[in-house]
Amino acid sequence: MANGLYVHSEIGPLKKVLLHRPGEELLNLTPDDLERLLFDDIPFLEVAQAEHDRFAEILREQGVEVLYLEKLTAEALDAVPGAREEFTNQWLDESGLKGKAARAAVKEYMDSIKDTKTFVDKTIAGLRKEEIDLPANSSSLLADLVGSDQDGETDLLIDPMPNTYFTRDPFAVVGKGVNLNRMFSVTRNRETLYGKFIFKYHPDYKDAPLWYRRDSAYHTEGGDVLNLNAHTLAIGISQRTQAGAIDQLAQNMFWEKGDQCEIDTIYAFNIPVSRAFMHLDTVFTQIDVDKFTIHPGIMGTLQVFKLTKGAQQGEVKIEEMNDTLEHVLEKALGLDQVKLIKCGGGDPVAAAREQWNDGSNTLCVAPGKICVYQRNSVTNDVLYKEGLDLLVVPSAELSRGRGGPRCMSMPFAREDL
Ligand SMILES: NC(=[NH2+])NCCC[C@H](N)C(=O)O
Repeated sequence: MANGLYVHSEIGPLKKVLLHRPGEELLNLTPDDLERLLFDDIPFLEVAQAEHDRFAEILREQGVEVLYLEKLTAEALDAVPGAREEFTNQWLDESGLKGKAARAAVKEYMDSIKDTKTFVDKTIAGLRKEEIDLPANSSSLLADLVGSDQDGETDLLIDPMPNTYFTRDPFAVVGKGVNLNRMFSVTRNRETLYGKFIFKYHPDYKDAPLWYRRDSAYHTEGGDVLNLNAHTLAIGISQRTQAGAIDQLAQNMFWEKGDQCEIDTIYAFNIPVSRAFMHLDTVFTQIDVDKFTIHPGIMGTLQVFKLTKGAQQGEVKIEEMNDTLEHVLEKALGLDQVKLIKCGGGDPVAAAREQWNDGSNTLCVAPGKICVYQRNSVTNDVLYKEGLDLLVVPSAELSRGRGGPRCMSMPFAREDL
């Protein structure tokens, strides 16, 4: 575990996990910006933080070491001279700020924050116009004179990153390396900067090989990546992950970085493009050696492609295997039978309601032991009767961002099974 990363499954006993405690970014969310920022409602921050603290505490009670994205980023930026300056410049490049004068004023403001963790929190929180003394109209640039109001009236100079507590998506640990993603939306793509700097400069993680890079041509997100075993991945072709990203990933994993990467087989699941199905992990998650929770909408024949390493240098073999989810998972895991447990039991109304609040998005801390959202009582009852050990996370406010316990966590280390 040279670089501290080690993930070969979805269910091996969880040892180390990365979270982000929701912060002031949620106080910069306004109704007008919700859709653009991929959020569905305005959470009550204090309660969201209390729920999140309970989530972290539940994990610690299970012996899991809890890491925080904001803390690791601050440590990475403090570890190497010039790293914070490099980060600030790139954050400004990607901030959507218009005009040189505004950029200089924001840079000065950000540089004046002494404590690096406070600085990192601020980069996530976003910036209101009232916080910065913008120079009076002395500039000779039209962009400075018009500012960002050309995109419509807004009180924000720089958007917040409200989805940062979904640490699952900007990057994904696979084996001993990382897919550093290029994300689907401009707004969330800014979240991948934190991973970039952690895996470049953090003393414990800087040697991690990257299986994917944030400057790649296609977008992909961690919610679409499931580690089935040490050499097999499942990836969704979804709203968030393009087929081209999976081609690129296969090239990198099988060939470019083949000497470091253990993955030799990728199953690509083509799932419908919709918000309820946004990532593969909103459709199914593994909860035990042979059990998965699923969205009932995914039953029936699915289009699935199996990618394996070919014989010639650079060759990737692709086999189309249209079959049911059950059969594909049995083949991929080498099991006679897997059990799919439907969100909402057999009740279509409960299924739709609880799926919306991530009823099939669970975080497995050991085989058969899973974190679930408290509010999904119908699904939780079914899981309980199936013999699962449930760790129940309060979820009135956290669920408003459309992500569950799996979305809110990025495992850094799991024990082998
Ligand atoms: N892995 C996941 N399912 N993540 C859910 C992310 C939700 C977030 N609001 C988004 O739209 O991006």
